Amino acid sequence: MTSSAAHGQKIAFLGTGKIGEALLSGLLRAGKDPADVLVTARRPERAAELAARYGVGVVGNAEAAKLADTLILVVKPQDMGTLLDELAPHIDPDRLVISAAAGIPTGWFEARLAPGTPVVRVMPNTPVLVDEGMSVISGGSHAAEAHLERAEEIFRSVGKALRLPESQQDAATALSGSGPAYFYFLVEAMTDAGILLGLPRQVAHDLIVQSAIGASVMLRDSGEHPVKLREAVTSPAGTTIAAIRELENHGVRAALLSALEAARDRSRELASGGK
Ligand SMILES: NC(=O)C1=CN([C@@H]2O[C@H](COP(=O)(O)OP(=O)(O)OC[C@H]3O[C@@H](n4cnc5c(N)ncnc54)[C@H](O)[C@@H]3O)[C@@H](O)[C@H]2O)C=CC1
Ligand SMILES: O=C(O)[C@@H]1CCC=N1
Repeated sequence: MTSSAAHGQKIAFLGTGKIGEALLSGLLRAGKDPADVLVTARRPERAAELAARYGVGVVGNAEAAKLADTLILVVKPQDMGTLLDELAPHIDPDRLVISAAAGIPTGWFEARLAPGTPVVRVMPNTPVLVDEGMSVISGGSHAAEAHLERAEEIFRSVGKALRLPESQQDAATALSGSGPAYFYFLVEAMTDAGILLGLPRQVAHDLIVQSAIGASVMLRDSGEHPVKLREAVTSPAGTTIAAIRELENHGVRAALLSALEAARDRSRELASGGK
C-alpha cells in the first residue's frame, strides 16, 4: 500500500460518519498529511471530535468544495439530494467528485453538477479501518483515466481496489460493500451455538474468531477453491458433514442467494436517493 495517496492534493470528506471516518483514518495512516485533509460534519460536536482526533481541518460543505481538489461524499443516499443542493453551485468542474453512497449512479450527480464535472462512484467497505478494505470503482461519463487513478490511489491506500463497469456496482455493493456484515452475523450466530454447547461466551467467541481468521487467510493465500478447502475439513462419517447436512437442510445456501439478491435490489432502489 502506497503512502502517497493523492500526495499534496487536498481531499475533503463530506459527511464524516462511520465509513467516512474509517476512510479518513486509513488515509492518514497511509501517510497523508492531515493539513491536506478537510472534513465536514452536520453536528458541531462531531466536527470537534474529528478535529481533535485526527488534526484535520473542519469546514462547511461549501468551503470544502472550494478548497479541496477531491471531494469524497459519504452521506447516506437519502441525504445526498440535500447535500448536492448545497454543494453544486460551489463545485468547479476541475474538481473530482467521488461518491461512496450505495445505489446512486454517477449520472445522478452529473445531472446536478456543472457540465463536465468528473464523478467517480466507489463502494468501499469497513475493513478499510484495518487496511483490508475492498473498494469497487467506476467512472462516470466525464471521469478520465487520471481521475480513476486518483480514486484508486486513495482507496488502495486502505486495501484493495478494483475497477468494474458501473452496471456491476449494485451487485458489488451486495457482495463486498455489505459483505463484512454477513461474516459478523455468522460469527455472532456461531458464538451463540457455542453457548448452546456449554462453552463460556468468551471462549466460544475466541474459537470462532480465530477460525474465521485462519479460514480467511487460507482462502486468500492458498489459491485453493473454497470447495477443496471445505472438503479437507470434512472427514468421512465425521463431525463436519453432520453440520453441513443441517446447513443444507435449513437452506443456508438458498438463504444467502436470496439475501444478496435483496441487497442488490435495495441498492437499485436507492438509485434516486430513495427512502
Ligand atoms: N457503513 C458502511 O459499511 C458503508 C457505507 N457506505 C456508504 O457510505 C455512506 C455513509 O454511510 P455511513 O458512514 O454508514 O453513515 P453515517 O450515518 O455513519 O454517516 C453519514 C454522516 O453524514 C452526516 N451528514 C448527513 N448530511 C450531511 C450534510 N448535509 N453535511 C454534512 N454532514 C452530513 C451525518 O451526520 C453522518 O455523520 C452511505 O451513502 C453508505 O451507502 C458505503 C460503503 C460501506
Ligand atoms: O448498508 C448499507 O446501505 C451500506 C452500503 C454498503 C454497506 N453499508
